[in-house]
Amino acid sequence: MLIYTNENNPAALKLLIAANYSGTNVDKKIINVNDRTIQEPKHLPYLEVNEDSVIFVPNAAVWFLFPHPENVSTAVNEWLEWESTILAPSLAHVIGAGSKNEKIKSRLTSSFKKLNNALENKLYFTENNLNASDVTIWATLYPLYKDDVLSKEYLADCSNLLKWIKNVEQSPQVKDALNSFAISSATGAYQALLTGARYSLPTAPLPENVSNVSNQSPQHQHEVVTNEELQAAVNAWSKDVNQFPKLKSKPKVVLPNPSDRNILITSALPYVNNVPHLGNIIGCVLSADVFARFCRICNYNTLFIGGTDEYGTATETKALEEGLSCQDICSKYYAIHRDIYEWFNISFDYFGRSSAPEQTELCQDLFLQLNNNGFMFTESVEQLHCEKCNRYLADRFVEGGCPHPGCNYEDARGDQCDGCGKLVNAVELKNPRCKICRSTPKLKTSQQFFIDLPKLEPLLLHWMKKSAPGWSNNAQVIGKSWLREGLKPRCITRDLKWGVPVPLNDFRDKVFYVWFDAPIGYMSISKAYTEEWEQWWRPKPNHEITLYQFMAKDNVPFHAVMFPACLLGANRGYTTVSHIMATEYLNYEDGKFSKSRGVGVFGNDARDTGIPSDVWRFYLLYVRPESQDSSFSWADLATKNNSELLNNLGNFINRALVFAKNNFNKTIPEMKLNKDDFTFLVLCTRELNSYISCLEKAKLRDGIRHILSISRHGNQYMQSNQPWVLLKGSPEDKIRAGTVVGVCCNIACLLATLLHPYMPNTSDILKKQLNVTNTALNPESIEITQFLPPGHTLGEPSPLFTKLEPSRVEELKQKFAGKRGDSPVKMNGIKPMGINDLKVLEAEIAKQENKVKKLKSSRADKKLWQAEEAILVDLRKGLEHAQKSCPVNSVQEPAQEQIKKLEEEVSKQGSVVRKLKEGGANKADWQPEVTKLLELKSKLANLLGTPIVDGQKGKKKK
Ligand SMILES: Nc1ncnc2c1ncn2[C@@H]1O[C@H](COP(=O)(O)OC(=O)[C@@H](N)CCS)[C@@H](O)[C@H]1O
Repeated sequence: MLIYTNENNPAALKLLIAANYSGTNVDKKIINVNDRTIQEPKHLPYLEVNEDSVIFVPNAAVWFLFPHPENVSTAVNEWLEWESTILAPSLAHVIGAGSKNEKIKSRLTSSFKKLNNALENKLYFTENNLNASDVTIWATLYPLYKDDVLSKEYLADCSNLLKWIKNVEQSPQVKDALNSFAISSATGAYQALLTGARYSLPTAPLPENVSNVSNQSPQHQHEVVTNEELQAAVNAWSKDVNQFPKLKSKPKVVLPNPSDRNILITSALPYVNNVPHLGNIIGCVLSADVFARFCRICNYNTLFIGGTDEYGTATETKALEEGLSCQDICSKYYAIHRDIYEWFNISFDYFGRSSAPEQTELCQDLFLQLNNNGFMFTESVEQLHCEKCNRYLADRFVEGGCPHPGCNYEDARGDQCDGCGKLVNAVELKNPRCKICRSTPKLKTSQQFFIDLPKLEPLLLHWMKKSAPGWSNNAQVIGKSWLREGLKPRCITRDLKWGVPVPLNDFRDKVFYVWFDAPIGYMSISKAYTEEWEQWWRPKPNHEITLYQFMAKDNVPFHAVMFPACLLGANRGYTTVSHIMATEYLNYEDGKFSKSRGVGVFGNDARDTGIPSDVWRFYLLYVRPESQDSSFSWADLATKNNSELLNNLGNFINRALVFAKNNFNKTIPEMKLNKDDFTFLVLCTRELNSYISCLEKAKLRDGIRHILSISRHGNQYMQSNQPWVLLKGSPEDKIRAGTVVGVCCNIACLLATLLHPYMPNTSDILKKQLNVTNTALNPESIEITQFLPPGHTLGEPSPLFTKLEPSRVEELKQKFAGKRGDSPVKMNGIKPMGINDLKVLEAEIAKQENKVKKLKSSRADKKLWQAEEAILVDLRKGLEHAQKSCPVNSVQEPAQEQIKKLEEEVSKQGSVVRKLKEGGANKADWQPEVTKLLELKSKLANLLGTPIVDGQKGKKKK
């Protein structure tokens, strides 16, 4: 990493200290600010993380560098924000620029008081240990503290603060930073801070037609804007809003247009072996949705396709576990996935299934084409076969002794040994056992098809050179590394029953491997959407299609190598991917999400918390693992909701609209903008520019930060202009108040548009409050115009966000911590159906019935309702089957009574244990009672079909 800075700048000092604390190796490069030939960057210091990633805001860089726990408190963020908006600018103006402005000077003295009070009886600002807020504030104060005269003038009465400064100065990390980066004098240091903020920007004389009545806020004074930017803001503002492009309405079926930018978007197809977790959601569907929504508001001709990946052993395992057929499992989970994505507002144009008939047709067709073109061959492969089950055993259906020398682990899995952690080849297991029936499988050989990837390598290499520059960084690295290592033939068929059958004699009892068939799902789902699907996938010469595919890193090899190799080998002019947009992994708190162990928050859990889907969307996108793995944290979710959504974004919008309602009768007043107003518009235009440039590259995590920067500027603008004070002043002051409020409402309208991809419900609610409907973006001409002209009537304002109480979040955290661990209701890895599963199925059936009814009565296309009716039939069959396999149906007593009885027994046994423990009984006495309690709980959980909740973890903290 590299820090770019001008000399003597205390903001660079904080980065160096933060890097020392995190043990990160950073170099620094000193920029000569007098060298006018250097155009970029516009601010110093900044941190270059790598070739693609630069952090321009110093406190954001400290945050990035400083090692902090996931659940770091809101207070840290608040201090960082306060330091950058109040403390540093005041010091820069008063000491660096010698400002005599009394307002700023008194702000500075009250800042020192605030700091001193905050340190009363405390070693550090927010926690017991030094953190990012201490580093940031310390580096900014250090030049002042080092200057004897200034220190006496400003800090003489601040004993707590002085003690803290001395204490922090002693730390080796700070000493080391001071040794490597000299701060010469206080005046010089704060001038350097100011220069860094203004670097490379010429001072701006006023444009001729802008009123010079400047009410400039101190915050905006140090944000220098150029003459050209101001003039452009003036021109944009005076444009007729009717010239601005309107949002095009969506056709019934979206097909490519020669005159449009045709964007095809796919989201990876999640397996139906479980409910999707938050990682799956941000990794594919949500990321793709934000991009699709962005494309649509830019009026790009957009088709967004998704669905479920239904074949493969993941489905077979789940079917065995739940005692359902594969088809029933798929229908059950398809409906669950579909409903969760609906709740998350994922705007698929079509959400299909990879087990649809179109899939069989296209998969077999592509295979035959590749076979005809000479890219397939057969070879015999050894596999384990269980005669009792009459099936070849996929890796996850076999276990046995670890074959690795020295490891005597007896329960190694077919793919990996949990004893020594090494990868295992199933056929080498000692004493292998079938996991389903426990009998000993036999080794058998069978012929399988292989795709000849080495033969396709030159084609692929040529294609990748053209295509890869548009991929996310990790996709490029993974794709290229596969090619560098040289491609090997890959087996694409399996001796399984659940899958697309191989369409050749002697092979008809085999199916295609799930990773050969899954990406073909994108085409077959498009085909289920429209007969004209080839217009997207085999486009006419004058129809240019740009394909964006969203997924996480584990999916990259199949989208960067396998699938394109198949499409190129078929040689039929198929659309290949231009942009593989792969995320890293989202983790859960301190570990990984696990579908099989139920660790983490799943789509249905998110829905059940009562937290709105937009807040989930916002947070997942805020922590989107864009360049490295990131973590979901309950505490951070609350922090970001309360600080960014409630205090920043919501506060700005609500203040503006309520003010307009109370003082201007819900009407946009006449506006007479001065330089300060246009400066504010320039700052917002810069953010708008960066927002569009981030979203065009699907850098969704950065994009959301530009929205928040706009409202942050808005809050500062409002605060420094204080329209509530102006309203009580002269007639000119009243016009000024109207101008400020009118400008703020216009920025709220811009925010409504920019929020649409991220928080569609919030965007709709806000549009209603603003009384606007049709808002679009124009990436060709990025400017802020008067969307709401004087006289426009607004709607009724109301708060957009609510506070998330830390106690509620702690409750939720405890609740989901209780989900960890294997469910004890699994028997030999097979989980019987429980009452809750039946309830889920029944609810799905009711929903599906409704859907079919609606489709039929709306006279929808026959194909559409028939597909939905087929799902309904599968779901009903699934329920019938499930009712038979559910343990409550195999006992005499009515289920509810049996459950009630068991619940009473659990409760009684719980008090026995509690009393023994509270009475100070020996462990030997209470231990057997605890065992009894656990057995009872296990029985109950078995009956309900839910995982058992550990007594301690499941309890609320008092
Ligand atoms: N922890 C994770 N963070 C981000 N993204 C993740 C994480 N775990 C998985 N994923 C991505 O989710 C989707 C769906 O994954 P799933 O395992 O259900 O399905 C598949 O990988 C295949 N069926 C895809 C066939 S196209 C996926 O993009 C993961 O990369």
